[in-house]
Amino acid sequence: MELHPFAEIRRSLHQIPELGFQEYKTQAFILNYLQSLEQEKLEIKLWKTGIFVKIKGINPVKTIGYRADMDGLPIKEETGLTYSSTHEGKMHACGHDFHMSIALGLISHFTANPVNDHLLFIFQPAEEGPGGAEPMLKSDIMKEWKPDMVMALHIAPEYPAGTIATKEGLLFANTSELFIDLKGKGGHAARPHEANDMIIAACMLITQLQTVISRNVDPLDSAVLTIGKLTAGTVQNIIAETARIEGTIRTLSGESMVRVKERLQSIVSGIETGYSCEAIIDYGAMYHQVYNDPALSREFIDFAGLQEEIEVVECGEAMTGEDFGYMLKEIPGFMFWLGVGSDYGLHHSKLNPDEKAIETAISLSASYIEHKSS
Ligand SMILES: CC(=O)N[C@@H](CCC[C@H](N)C(=O)O)C(=O)O
Repeated sequence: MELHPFAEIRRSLHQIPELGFQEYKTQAFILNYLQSLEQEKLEIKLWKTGIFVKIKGINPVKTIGYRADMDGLPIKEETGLTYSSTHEGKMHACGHDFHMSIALGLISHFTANPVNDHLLFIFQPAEEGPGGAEPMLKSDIMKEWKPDMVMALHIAPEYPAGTIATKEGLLFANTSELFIDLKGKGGHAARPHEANDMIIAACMLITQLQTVISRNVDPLDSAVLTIGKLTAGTVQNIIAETARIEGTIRTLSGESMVRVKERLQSIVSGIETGYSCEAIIDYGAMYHQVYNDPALSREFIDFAGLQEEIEVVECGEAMTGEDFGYMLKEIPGFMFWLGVGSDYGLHHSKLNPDEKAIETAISLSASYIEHKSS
């Protein structure tokens, strides 16, 4: 069977994953593709490693925005696919290759079939961190081209291709990165009484942090605290002088985020006293919750429900984060999950999304945009 042209584009993008604000090859690839299209209605502006693409409407009364994120993750791909990542240790393991190829499919469709309204496609870097949406939103280009509504999708391995899922209101959590540096006193492995071992302090701290969600957050107000990385020490017979803990906090409410951080601060202070060490907490990037405009998301759910061969699920909230939340804070719009049925989930080295979903997403989004712009 012949490969869908935007699945082919997805495979090319899949081979060149780049981390946040390093999406140079990705940006060049997209620009190169855009140059192959009819230019008459297109206006293109670069922002760092991102791209704004405006398609001028025939009889515009508003601008409809569509956002696709661009960055990959620091994961060594293990899918064994012929079109696996060529960038060692990096992978499109969160579907941003899908998101970009779907956006290109829409741009290709609308350059050939322009609608009344202006369309603004936003290729946004650094979604995984440190966050491109907020600074892009504040850019002069966005001020000039600010859309009246904005939409985006995210692949969902847990639903089969042909399914979309979303809800009115809160969809994704508030997030905050978490970095804690511990400094104690190193020493000889045989003389622990002269040292302050930061491996022990880090292990105690991580264990105590597990009580924050279970004991300090209202169980009806979901929250997550995940430690994804721990680094400490140099060699097996030296007591570790430093340790670094890296994680992320997710909460559905803003109040719980404040509460989690307060408890975390007290626990870290206790570790400093108990293990005679210094601790520095850095909250890195924080993302605003993804809150779907109730009226627009309802309209989209009802619209999608009328499309043949699309299964619509009205889902619950997820503890994922998305800096698209910043765009939705200022511009009415919504995000939806796109089913891609993979046995392995997001952020897994064997994630293998079903490319059939690319066609589903292009056709659904194109029909919806045509409907909104008629
Ligand atoms: C959709 C998705 O997976 N997004 C990421 C966003 C990460 C934000 C930040 N780096 C953090 O870890 O808090 C996610 O992990 O949910």
